[in-house]
Amino acid sequence: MKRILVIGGNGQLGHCLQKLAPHYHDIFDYNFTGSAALDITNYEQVETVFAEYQPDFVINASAYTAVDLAEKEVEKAFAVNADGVGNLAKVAAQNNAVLIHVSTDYVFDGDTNLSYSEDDFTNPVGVYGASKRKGEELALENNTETVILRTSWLYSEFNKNFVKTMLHLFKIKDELGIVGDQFGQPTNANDLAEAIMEIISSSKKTFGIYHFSNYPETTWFDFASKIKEFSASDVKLKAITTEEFPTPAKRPKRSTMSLDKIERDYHIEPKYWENSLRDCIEILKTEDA
Ligand SMILES: NC(=O)C1=CN([C@@H]2O[C@H](COP(=O)(O)OP(=O)(O)OC[C@H]3O[C@@H](n4cnc5c(N)ncnc54)[C@H](OP(=O)(O)O)[C@@H]3O)[C@@H](O)[C@H]2O)C=CC1
Ligand SMILES: Cc1cn([C@H]2C[C@H](O)[C@@H](COP(=O)(O)OP(=O)(O)O[C@H]3O[C@@H](C)C(=O)[C@@H](O)[C@H]3O)O2)c(=O)[nH]c1=O
Repeated sequence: MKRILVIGGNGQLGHCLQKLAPHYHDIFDYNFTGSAALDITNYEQVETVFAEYQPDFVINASAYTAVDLAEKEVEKAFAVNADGVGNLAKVAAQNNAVLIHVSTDYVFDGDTNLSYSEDDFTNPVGVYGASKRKGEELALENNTETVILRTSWLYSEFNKNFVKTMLHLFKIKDELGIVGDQFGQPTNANDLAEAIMEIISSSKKTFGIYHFSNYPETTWFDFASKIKEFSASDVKLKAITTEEFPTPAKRPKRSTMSLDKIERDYHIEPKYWENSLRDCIEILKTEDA
C-alpha cells in the first residue's frame, strides 16, 4: 500500500483531506501531522518523520496564511512558506517521494485583464505572496518530482476563512462594506482535496506548476452577496473600493488563473464556484442547526 504523509493536517485543507481519506483507504495509508508533531522549519524533525514513515507522497497543506500579519512577521512567513518548503522538498527527494505542494494566486501582482497561466511572470505585492513564491522556487529546485497546485480564495466548513467570517459578520452587523474591485476565483477546499487525490491516484504523472480553483471569476463583493443569498441573511451589503477598506497587506486586483493545463494533463474539470459554495453553506447550516 502506498503511503501519504500530510503536513498541516489540522489546517483547513488538512481537514478536507482527512474527510476524503476514507474513500481511499483501500489504496493509501495516511499519516496526518500537525505542527506539534512535525514543524517543517526543523530540518532534523522532517528527516526523522520521513525515515520513520517512508512516504511515497507528501502533501504539504501547511503554510503561514495570515496575509496582513505577514507584513509584520516577515521572517516567520518566509521560515514556513519558503525555507520549510525547501526542507520538505530536499528530504522528499532523498526519500524518492513525490511532493504535492499548495501555493497561491497571491504570487501574481494582479495588474492584468487576462487569466494567468502557469508560466506567467510572478510579482507578489505582499510578504505572504513573496514568501509563497520563494517556496515554489525551492520546491521545484530541490525535488524534480514536485507538483505545485496554485489555488485561490480557499474556504470550507473548516477553520477560518472568508465564508465563515462573512456568516459571522452577517449575524452581528446590519450593514457591511465589501471590496468590489478585486477579482479572483473562490475555491472550496474540498474540491482542492479531491483534485490532489486525483493527481496522486493518476497513473501518469507530470510535474511542475498547475492552477486549480473553482470558476468563473468574481469579486469579493459578489462572493459575499452569494453567501448572503445562500444563507438567507438580511444583512445589507455595499460594494466598496480597495481604498475604502485599508489593510496592512496589498492584495492583487485581479488574480484570476487559467485552469486549462490541469484539465489537459490530469483531466480535472473546473467546477462552478456558486455550486461549490452552496454545498459548503448547506453543511454549515446543518452544523448550526
Ligand atoms: N486560505 C486561503 O484562502 C488560501 C490558501 N492557500 C494555500 O493553501 C494551503 C492550505 O491553506 P489552509 O488550509 O487555508 O491553511 P490553514 O491556515 O488553515 O492551515 C495551515 C496549517 O499549517 C500548519 N503550519 C503552520 N506552520 C507550520 C510549521 N512550521 N510546520 C508544520 N505545519 C505548520 C498549521 O498547523 P497547526 O494548526 O498544527 O499549528 C495549520 O494548521 C496553504 O499552502 C495556503 O498558502 C492558497 C490560496 C488561498
Ligand atoms: C472582512 C472583510 C474583508 N473585506 C475584504 C478585504 C480583502 O480585500 C478581501 C478578502 O479578505 P480576507 O482578508 O478574508 O482574505 P485574504 O486573507 O486576502 O484571502 C487570501 O488568503 C490567502 C491565504 C490566499 O492565498 C488568497 O488566495 C486569499 O484567499 O475582502 C471587505 O471588503 N470587507 C470585510 O468586512
